[in-house]
Amino acid sequence: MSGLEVHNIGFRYGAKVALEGVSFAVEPGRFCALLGPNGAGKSTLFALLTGLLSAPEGTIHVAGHDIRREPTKALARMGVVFQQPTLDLDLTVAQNLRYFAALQGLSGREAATRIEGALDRLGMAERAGEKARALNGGHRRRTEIARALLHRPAVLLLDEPTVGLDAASRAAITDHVHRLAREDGLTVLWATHLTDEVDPSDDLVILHQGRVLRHATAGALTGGAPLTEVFLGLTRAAA
Ligand SMILES: Nc1ncnc2c1ncn2[C@@H]1O[C@H](COP(=O)(O)OP(=O)(O)OP(=O)(O)O)[C@@H](O)[C@H]1O
Repeated sequence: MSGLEVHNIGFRYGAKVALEGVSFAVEPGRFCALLGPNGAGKSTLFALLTGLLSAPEGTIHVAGHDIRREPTKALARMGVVFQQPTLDLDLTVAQNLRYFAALQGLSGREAATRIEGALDRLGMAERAGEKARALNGGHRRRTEIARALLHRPAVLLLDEPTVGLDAASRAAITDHVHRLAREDGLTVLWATHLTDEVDPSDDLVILHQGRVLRHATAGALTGGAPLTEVFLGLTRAAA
């Protein structure tokens, strides 16, 4: 499959089981919310998906590439937005992207075209010349998402990308990323503990105490009930 496939992943920190038998897949063009309370194992799963940790059990495929057997190919098809901001605040938006493009071996006209395209996609084209320091938190995050798209990944991973943002910025960013999945065919995995970031048509993986508690489209799981209530009910029942 050309999206993201996680099969039977397990991970322990010493005796502490962080993930056990975790399996799910996200198809191209789908937005999948990875929802879990603190300690559920989201950060550990992200570390495994991005190759920061290696799983002793199970397999991960990114755009058809096994992350253990073909790490370079797998990571080349992946864009990542980490929880902690990583922009150089003294550079402009465009300079931050140009630097990243150069790291990917892109320069000149090709880099400029991709930077323009990515900023445009995130509604940031008009801010290309502004220093990152002058941007609000939401626009900084959008810049990071644009940067993560420069090498044209098939799979985009975002680890709680809206932490610390106000409601309007959160809504704008979730909208933009939903559109990237829908219109550009990107495979999106969006880790969060905020249920209002999930649309009924999204795929939803609920992670709890290192296990997948539910995997379905959000609307099918809730049957129209508020997701917050369903989520709290499920995680309490399994506690
Ligand atoms: N270095 C470590 N050593 C021991 N246990 C750890 C370590 N890192 C995480 N854990 C434990 O593994 C489990 C999963 O942690 P993880 O950080 O992946 O969860 P999370 O869902 O990302 O939580 P949060 O949202 O708080 O980051 C938790 O019980 C946590 O206490």
